[in-house]
Amino acid sequence: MFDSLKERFENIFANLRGKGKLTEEDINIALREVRRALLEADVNFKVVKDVVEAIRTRATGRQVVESVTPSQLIFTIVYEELVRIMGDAPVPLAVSPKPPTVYMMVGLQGSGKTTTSVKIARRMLKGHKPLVVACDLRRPAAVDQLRVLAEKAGVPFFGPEPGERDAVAVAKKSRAFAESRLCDLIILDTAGRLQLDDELMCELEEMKSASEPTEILLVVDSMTGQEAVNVADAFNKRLGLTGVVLTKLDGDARGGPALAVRAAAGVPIKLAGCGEKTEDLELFDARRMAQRIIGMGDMEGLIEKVQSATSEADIERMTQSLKTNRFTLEDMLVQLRQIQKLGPLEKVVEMLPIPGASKALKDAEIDPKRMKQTEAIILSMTPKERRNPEIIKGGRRRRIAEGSGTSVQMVNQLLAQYEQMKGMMKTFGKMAGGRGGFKMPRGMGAFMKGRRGFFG
Ligand SMILES: Nc1nc2c(ncn2[C@@H]2O[C@H](COP(=O)(O)OP(=O)(O)OP(=O)(O)O)[C@@H](O)[C@H]2O)c(=O)[nH]1
Repeated sequence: MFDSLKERFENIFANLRGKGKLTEEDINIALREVRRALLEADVNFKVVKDVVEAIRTRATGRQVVESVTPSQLIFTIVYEELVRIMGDAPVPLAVSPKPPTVYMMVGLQGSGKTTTSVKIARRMLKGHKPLVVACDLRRPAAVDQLRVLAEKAGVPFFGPEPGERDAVAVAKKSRAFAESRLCDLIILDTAGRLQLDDELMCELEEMKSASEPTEILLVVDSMTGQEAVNVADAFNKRLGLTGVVLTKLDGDARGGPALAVRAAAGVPIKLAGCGEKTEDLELFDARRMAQRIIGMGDMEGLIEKVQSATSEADIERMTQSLKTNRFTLEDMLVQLRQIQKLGPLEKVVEMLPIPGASKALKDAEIDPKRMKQTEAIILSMTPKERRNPEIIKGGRRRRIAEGSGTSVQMVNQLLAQYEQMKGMMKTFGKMAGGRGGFKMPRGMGAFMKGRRGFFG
């Protein structure tokens, strides 16, 4: 995500590095580059102008204090300005004091409304009983798509009767249905169009007055570029938006909508979609986004991700094994399962402030087949063997290979892998501070798709 923008900013700051004093000429050159980088990332030119002027005002005439280098000063100002245009603090979704809370999802066709409706419902399952409602009667498959996604996520669904053509009527009926099922949160998935369309806007206006939504959320595909600004502006004028959800931030988004949509519509970006699965939804946090854009890494994001993938029992177990300095094969299995839960390593490592990290791990993904074999091997050991791998010699290795449907060679490789993982904590520590960028930790390749490894 935002790779080219990140690279441009890295270059700008690298050029300033080493300068003892900031001249007007340095600022001009840096600002010209900032302007070019933002325009190339599809940020609306008005927004670019604003940001560049704000940076100029703040940077010019500033005494460079001894502890701050010119590059750090510009870096900080650019960061703060990016945060400012994307919105300072995260804004959570509003909940009506008088149930039901109603969220109306609007946006262009294919922006991700249906997927996001279920993502939000899933997120709100903690503390609420949500209902998703299919009000997209224009695309025949849309109702089924919502039903299937809702079923998978364990969220109640309400849709039109066969032959029903009136989306507003469906939205109205959903209220009684929600009441009968004790649902306190209704999410209306509305129809989209390829472009702005008056007929659709009229339908949405009618739905708004019939269902009195707590939030009207515009779903914007972050790959749409400049058009996102016009879309946000048009929807806001007709419907009065309360928030924006940016989707597909996991793709090759250039950053434009993230940086311009808030300024265009004047409403906060509340959520960020970062994958196709229904759990891939985050609270939008401008600080974290700005950190990613200018290549500072996203430590908070990483910590949150690790925490959500790690159960308390796992944490307790790892703490114990660290305390007693005993890393067993059981611990190794727990760790591998956690890494698998975190998703593609590229996504995880993208959040680390290590130059070249995400490139080094591009497309690296834990191979589920290899994970299964690893699990089978470890589960074919006796508890004593798992805790004392050094006792696993020839005869035991053959038995384990047979029991797990693998080969002695694979068991040997797994034990070698275990030895390497024992030293991994130390390796990770060194990686963050080391010179020459990021290298794949020794042994990790064994679990990656398409890489030569123990089971490859
Ligand atoms: N990678 C990625 N894909 C997403 C994300 N959100 C949605 N998608 C995908 O985008 C496509 C369109 O999403 P939908 O939810 O069907 O979009 P929609 O706005 O409901 O489309 P219409 O009903 O046609 O208006 C689907 O293939 C989704 O899986 C996201 O955050 N990341």
